[in-house]
Amino acid sequence: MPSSAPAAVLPRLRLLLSFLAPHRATMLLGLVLGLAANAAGLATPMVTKWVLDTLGAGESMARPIGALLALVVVGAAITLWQWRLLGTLAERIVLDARTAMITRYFRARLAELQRRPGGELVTRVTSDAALLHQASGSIVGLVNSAIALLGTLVLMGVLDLFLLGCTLAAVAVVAAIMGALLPSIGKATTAAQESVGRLGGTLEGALRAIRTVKASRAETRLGALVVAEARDAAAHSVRAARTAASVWTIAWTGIQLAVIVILGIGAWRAQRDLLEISSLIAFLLYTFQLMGPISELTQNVTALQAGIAAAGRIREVDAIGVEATAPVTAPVPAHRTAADAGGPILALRDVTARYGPDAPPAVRGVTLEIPRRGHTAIVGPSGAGKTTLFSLVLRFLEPEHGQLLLDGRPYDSYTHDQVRARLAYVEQETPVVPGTIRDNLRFAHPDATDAEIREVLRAVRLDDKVDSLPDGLDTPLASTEVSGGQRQRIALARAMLRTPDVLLLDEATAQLDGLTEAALHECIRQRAAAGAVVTIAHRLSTVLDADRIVVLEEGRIRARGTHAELLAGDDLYRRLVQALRIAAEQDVATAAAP
Ligand SMILES: Nc1ncnc2c1ncn2[C@@H]1O[C@H](COP(=O)(O)OP(=O)(O)OP(=O)(O)O)[C@@H](O)[C@H]1O
Repeated sequence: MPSSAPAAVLPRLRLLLSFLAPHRATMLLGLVLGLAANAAGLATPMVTKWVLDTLGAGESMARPIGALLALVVVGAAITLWQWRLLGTLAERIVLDARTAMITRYFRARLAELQRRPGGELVTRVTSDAALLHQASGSIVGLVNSAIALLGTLVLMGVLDLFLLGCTLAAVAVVAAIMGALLPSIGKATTAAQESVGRLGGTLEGALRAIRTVKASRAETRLGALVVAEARDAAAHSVRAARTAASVWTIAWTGIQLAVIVILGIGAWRAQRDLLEISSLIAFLLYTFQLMGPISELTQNVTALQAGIAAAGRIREVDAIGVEATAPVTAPVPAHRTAADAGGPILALRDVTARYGPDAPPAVRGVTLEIPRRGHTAIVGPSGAGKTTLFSLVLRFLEPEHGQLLLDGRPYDSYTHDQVRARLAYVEQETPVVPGTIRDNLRFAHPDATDAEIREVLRAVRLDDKVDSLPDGLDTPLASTEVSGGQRQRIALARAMLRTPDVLLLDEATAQLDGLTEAALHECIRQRAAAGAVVTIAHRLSTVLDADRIVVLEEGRIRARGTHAELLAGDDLYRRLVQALRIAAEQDVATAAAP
């Protein structure tokens, strides 16, 4: 937990100021308006005294009353302007922070993003950013209220120095108590925000796995875990609220006691003609007014502390590494050259990669060429490195050693975007993206026409299903409404919508319905005739379909060849095929069961 020692406050305050700096001109205007409103407020008791004095002297009260009314109107107009200005500014600051975080999340390197719980990243954008709202106004408020406090005290001094001395003593006591209590509010607020972040992380993970949670009858257990984080946040917030209540009570009571003392001393001085009654009344009005700047100071310091903690959490997002947007070496021309066209579309040269500096290599010394046409299947036991190979090709992971080449040119000479533009990827657990069926299909190619969409829907045999929906392609798609097989067919259709150079297909391990399996094979065959298809194969039919098969084991390529060659020459492959065959037979038996 960040310390709230005064030494640590300054750099963290600077962190908060970094969000406000781009808007310093607006903040300055807000400050000037606040000062003008303060001046109007400060003048009111003095004009009240003027009214009382004219009353005593038997003069007309029209001018002082007119001045009082003018002060009220001008003060109100200025305050309205300031509130609107600072309110708009606060929302802009929140929006800026949110935009920066969202942009960073989407540009982040996959591994770095996946290392953090999704829900926690979400709370930084939602609740932490919202705390900047009050904090942005609090700096202006702090300066304003400090000046109002000073101005009030100066005018009190003009009226009666002796009474001012009494007031200062009361203010000093109140300030000392507040100074002792306020840091603990900051500490509690920071801790509460951290708990809310953890709550978001756990809750998001739990909701994502809700089927397993329910099937494991773990609702109560997991619910209690999430509620524990909520309780933790509440406990810290309650501590902050209780301390704030004490601060308020002390400030209020202190001022009220001061009023009584001042009333007593003032009356005693007035009796001895040391003070005019009108001055005593004006002084008392100022004493009541003191509550305004003092409570504003308290509120602003509290908001500032919450804002400082939030700014720290938001700035942590800057530490998430992003993918490079420019090629490491000289960029390549947009279109491949004739000389490039002959070789393999993809090549891996002695590639070794790992997920962390201390993790063992997930792939080791892999050298592999993917021809421009045909189907390459990758098989291997669980944990062999098949997904890692795809991650390298998709540039989710950078090799620690070795090189990947696209069209004979190193990956380093392309941007991430250029590489991915040449690939299509169907995930194993193909997720539905937010939006309608059309949005889902056009996800990789936003400019695809309806005619193209219809064609791929027909190819994956989803055309009848979509036609039967009242809103057709415009039907919003929630992941719960489509079966696993339908989801995979939507993903296939998305991949088939345009012709990428390489289709990467991580086949579902779950049993596929006949329709999906047929669509899958048709898609692979169709694409393999025109371009390269690489599958992580989990079914026998896919392996049998492949032109060449690569056997991975413990991150290394153990064997490669055709099905017949590998059956004859590789023991692990024989065992894998045997397992797939058993799985395939089970599928048939399940399908045949009544
Ligand atoms: N994000 C990650 N962070 C750390 N280690 C990982 C990560 N992903 C995979 N690994 C490790 O890398 C190795 C290769 O994993 P990979 O997912 O590539 O295997 P796979 O062949 O696709 O397995 P499966 O068939 O079970 O999906 C494994 O030892 C795995 O534990």
